[in-house]
Amino acid sequence: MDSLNAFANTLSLLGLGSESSVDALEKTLPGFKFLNTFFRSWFRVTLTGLFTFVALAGALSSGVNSLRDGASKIYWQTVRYITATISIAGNDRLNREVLNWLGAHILSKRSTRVLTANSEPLQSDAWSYRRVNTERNDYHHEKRIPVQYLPTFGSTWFIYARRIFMIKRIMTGSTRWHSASWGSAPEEFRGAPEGDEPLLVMCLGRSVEPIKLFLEECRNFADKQREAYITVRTSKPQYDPSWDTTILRPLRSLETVHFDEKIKQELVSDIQNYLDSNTRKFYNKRGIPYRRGFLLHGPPGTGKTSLSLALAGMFGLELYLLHVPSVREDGTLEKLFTTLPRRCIVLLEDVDAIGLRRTPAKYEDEKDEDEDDDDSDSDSESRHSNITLAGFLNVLDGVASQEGRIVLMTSNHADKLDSALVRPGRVDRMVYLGNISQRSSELMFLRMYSKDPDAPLPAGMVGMTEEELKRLALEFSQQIPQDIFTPAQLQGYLLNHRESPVEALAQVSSWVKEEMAIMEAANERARKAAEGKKRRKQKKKKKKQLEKAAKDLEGFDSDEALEELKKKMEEETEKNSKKLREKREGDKKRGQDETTVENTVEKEATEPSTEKKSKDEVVSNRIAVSNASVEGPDKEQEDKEVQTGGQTPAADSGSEEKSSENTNGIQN
Ligand SMILES: Nc1ncnc2c1ncn2[C@@H]1O[C@H](COP(=O)(O)OP(=O)(O)OP(=O)(O)O)[C@@H](O)[C@H]1O
Repeated sequence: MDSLNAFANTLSLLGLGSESSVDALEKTLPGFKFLNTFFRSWFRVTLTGLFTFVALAGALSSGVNSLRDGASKIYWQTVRYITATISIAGNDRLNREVLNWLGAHILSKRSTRVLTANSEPLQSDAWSYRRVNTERNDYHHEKRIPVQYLPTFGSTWFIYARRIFMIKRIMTGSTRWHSASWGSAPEEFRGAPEGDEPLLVMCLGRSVEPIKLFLEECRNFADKQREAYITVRTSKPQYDPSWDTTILRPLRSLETVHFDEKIKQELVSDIQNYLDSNTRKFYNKRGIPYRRGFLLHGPPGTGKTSLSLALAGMFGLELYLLHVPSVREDGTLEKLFTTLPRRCIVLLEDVDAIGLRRTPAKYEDEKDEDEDDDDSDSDSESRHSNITLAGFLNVLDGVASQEGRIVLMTSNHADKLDSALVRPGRVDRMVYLGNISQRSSELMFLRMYSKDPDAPLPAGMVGMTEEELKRLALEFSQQIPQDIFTPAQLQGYLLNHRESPVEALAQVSSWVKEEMAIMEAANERARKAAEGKKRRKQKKKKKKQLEKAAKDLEGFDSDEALEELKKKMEEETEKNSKKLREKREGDKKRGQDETTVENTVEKEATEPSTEKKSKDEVVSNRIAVSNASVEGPDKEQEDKEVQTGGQTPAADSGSEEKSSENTNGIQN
């Protein structure tokens, strides 16, 4: 208070708190003099002095702020003048490459005391509200992934190519939000970077060229590191359509994938030819879209995925892997495709498993019963997939689809694929990977026991010469029946005997017998299951028709009702015929023979439209059908079949006959 008074007195001396100034203020603000006297007697401070003090303090503070702003502006102008800067977005691959370079070249050699440590990101998609790019390195087989040290927030200084560089990792978005509670602590102590923070690369000097050279060096370093790997990028499209997971897989050579050598060579030279720089020009000049598609098909475990990985490694391309049934809708697929780089391999796995529809399932009034049947063996993912054939074809070669990449599709049932999907331009070459031949068995045996300079020799191979191993391989292959086992099966057997080729040879004949017996039993089970499924399907179909007939008969008391019923039946028939025609056209294109089932269905579908029956005939047929369904002996029989899984072939055929009779009855 005293200091305030002293300050007021000083001001009085300057004339700011004098009587004359109080009088002047009283004129403009009536009552001011009274308040001034009141403050002076009670608080020993005049109002004029107080106002003047507040005004001066405000002016002083804004002066300091302006000074600080001015100094900051001068600082940044100077920085701008004497440095060159390039910024790199958080989600750019270069960002990670620069950090890796820093980690390997600067931070490992210097005693930096504030760092970020990275090992494996743990991620729970269930609660994670935002997705962070993840990387997985399959090359490290140790239990614990080595820790990688990277710069944290703030600046890192270093000298590169005789120039001073500074890299600043900037805190943004969520990290800034997370670290808000740390108040005024320096950035590097507030939290760890999550990997999506932007970088500023600055260099002392007035040209950005040194920075460009530095960035090129970072890229080269990353390429070198990746040489031993295949980079596989994947996505979890149900959460966020982006290629956010990177997996580094050890390089796999093409020799380790065994299938017909001639087909292998043709495939390799096809891709080689396609990637040649002259080929692009050739395509462009002739107005041909520069794309190439391959369908790798065959039973499970015959090497479709392995071949794709080997090709990616061989041609030094990144592999973008998408399990098609896990994609929910066309939009997601489209988003993923638009973010693909120009040169890469896209691996679309299990393209048959979703039974690509011409329209999304949710818009279909009712599902075709045949489709129903097919869907039953697909997994739960495929039931959630709603992508359409049009959407799928569009990403493959629509107007918006990018040129330059290689699309590899895999399928276990190529015969299920729509002809539009496998037409040239979308699938330019189909490669069949089948069961293992004797020659491939021999090569697989040799590969399994080839000497590894980095590992100790297995006990069962000590002293074994190359010739001896070759002889064992030949003998082994002669015991493997041609094209019966999948390569995966044989690989499994050899892995169980990886310590001793002699043992593998000694036990192979009994293994072959056992496996054949297992396979036969499995085939028998599958055959029975298929029969049971067929019967269930027929029963379901019959039940539906009966229900429909009963419903129609409910209001069947006038000529108009009869007419309406006839019209309905004709519409139904027309619908069936149309479906059938489309199916036949598709099959014809694939050069397949029509099946007997289709012929029967066609007959059923077309007959009613050609025959015009009288009212009495229709009514009597329908009543006969209703009675048969309620009282017929086959009803009981069929229920039994369903319960027992249809293991009575004699009874089966009887019931099938009856059911077809009834079906005809309805349709007539
Ligand atoms: N032709 C082959 N040559 C060498 N190894 C093979 C071959 N086929 C399969 N394998 C081995 O079998 C395993 C499964 O192979 P892969 O996943 O490539 O088969 P796939 O045909 O893609 O199977 P799916 O159709 O079930 O996806 C792998 O470990 C692979 O090494």
